[in-house]
Amino acid sequence: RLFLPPPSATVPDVVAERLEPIQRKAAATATQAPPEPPQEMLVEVEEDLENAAQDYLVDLKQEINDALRDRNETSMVTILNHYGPRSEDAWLASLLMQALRDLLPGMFGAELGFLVMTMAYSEIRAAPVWHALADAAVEAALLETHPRTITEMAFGFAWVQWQQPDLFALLQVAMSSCTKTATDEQKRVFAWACTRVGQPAKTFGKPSFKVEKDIASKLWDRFKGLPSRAKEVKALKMDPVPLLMMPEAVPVMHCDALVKLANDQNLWVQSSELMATHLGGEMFVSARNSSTAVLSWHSNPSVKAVRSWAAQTLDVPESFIAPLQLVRYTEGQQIGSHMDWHDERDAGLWVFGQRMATMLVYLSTVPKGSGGETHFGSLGVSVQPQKGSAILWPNVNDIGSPEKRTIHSGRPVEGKKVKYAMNIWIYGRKQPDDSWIRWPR
Ligand SMILES: O=C(O)CCC(=O)C(=O)O
Ligand SMILES: [Fe+2]
Repeated sequence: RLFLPPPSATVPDVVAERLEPIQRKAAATATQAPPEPPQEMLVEVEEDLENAAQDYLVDLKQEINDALRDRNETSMVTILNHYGPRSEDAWLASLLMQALRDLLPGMFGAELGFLVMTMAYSEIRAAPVWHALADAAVEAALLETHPRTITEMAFGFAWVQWQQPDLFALLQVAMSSCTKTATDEQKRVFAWACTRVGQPAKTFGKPSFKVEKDIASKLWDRFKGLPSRAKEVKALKMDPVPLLMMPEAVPVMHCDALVKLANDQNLWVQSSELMATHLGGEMFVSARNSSTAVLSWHSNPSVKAVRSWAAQTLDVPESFIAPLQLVRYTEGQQIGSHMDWHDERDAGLWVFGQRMATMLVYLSTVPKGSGGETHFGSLGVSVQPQKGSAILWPNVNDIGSPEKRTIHSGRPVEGKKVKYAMNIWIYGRKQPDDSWIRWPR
């Protein structure tokens, strides 16, 4: 025996005498079951709960129907976010599931397309919901010949990566029967969706990774002419490719406001990625370990000011400019050598086209000797980040093909400095309307 038994408790007699009736009473009540509530009362409570849930379901179905009828995206997204699988209460999600099961069989294609798209907006990724939607969509696609509906369905399923082969095969059949009435944007969105789920639509072939010749040559003329037209523009290089510099282009107030916007909205995403870019059998690989933040807030005054300045500088429509992208590098972080154009296999080419020029604005200063330079290897130019100054260059040549000579990197930042920069990407065509579809970037 390793342990000694505990000493038996000895209680003085007087205390024991007074304790005894209390202990007896306690022992008696301990074995007693709690009193049963009267049977009728329980049934009533259960019925009340069931009625409440039924009422809730009826209201929910009514709300969904109203939102579908009016194509009210805001209202639909609000409903979905409240009841969706990410909501706090699991039973709300099961209520939504029940409502959809009841409603789906009676839905027309147009309603279903809208529902699928808003589901995608709400980032609802729960498999049972998409299963039910896909089953309904397969049926609808057999009857549907409205390109917008088919496009919205394809968009929604592609957004959540729902790769059901029979679904996309059917959507493609449905689309091929109405390509004549489809708008250019609908065709592009549809082709994007099919490419994204790995089932490229044969009807549409491959997307072009070039920029239209006229647009590219006009851009090159602008680049070549800028330094003599505006004294605030310096040429760091003219031959063989223009690389321009605009010191103090963006007021410090805007630089700070943009970084603050990204901080306040928690937009920073750590990007530790290997980027591989394919072009005509060649592959370019580069690594980045910085953070990025995409600013889709077009109504923010600083965002607005910067977008309009960029469009004026390069004489392009503002609609050619992608949402601004901020980059942040802390000690040791960098981006390897790369070109800014999209890979020729990138699904995004269908909807965005190609990035034809870059304007890079520095939002903080990194002193000489602390790294962080933007380095153009084949042009032999290095630029030290100076808050508010911008550099700009084309990513395609003067006939619109991807340009390799503007290959560049962001050198590692040394010491405690933080480098902030902003990519303003100018595309060769109008960007899709954000009010219809929020695009992943
Ligand atoms: O940070 C830099 O200096 C370059 C950034 C860049 O090239 C990019 O984000 O594509
Ligand atoms: Fe770049």
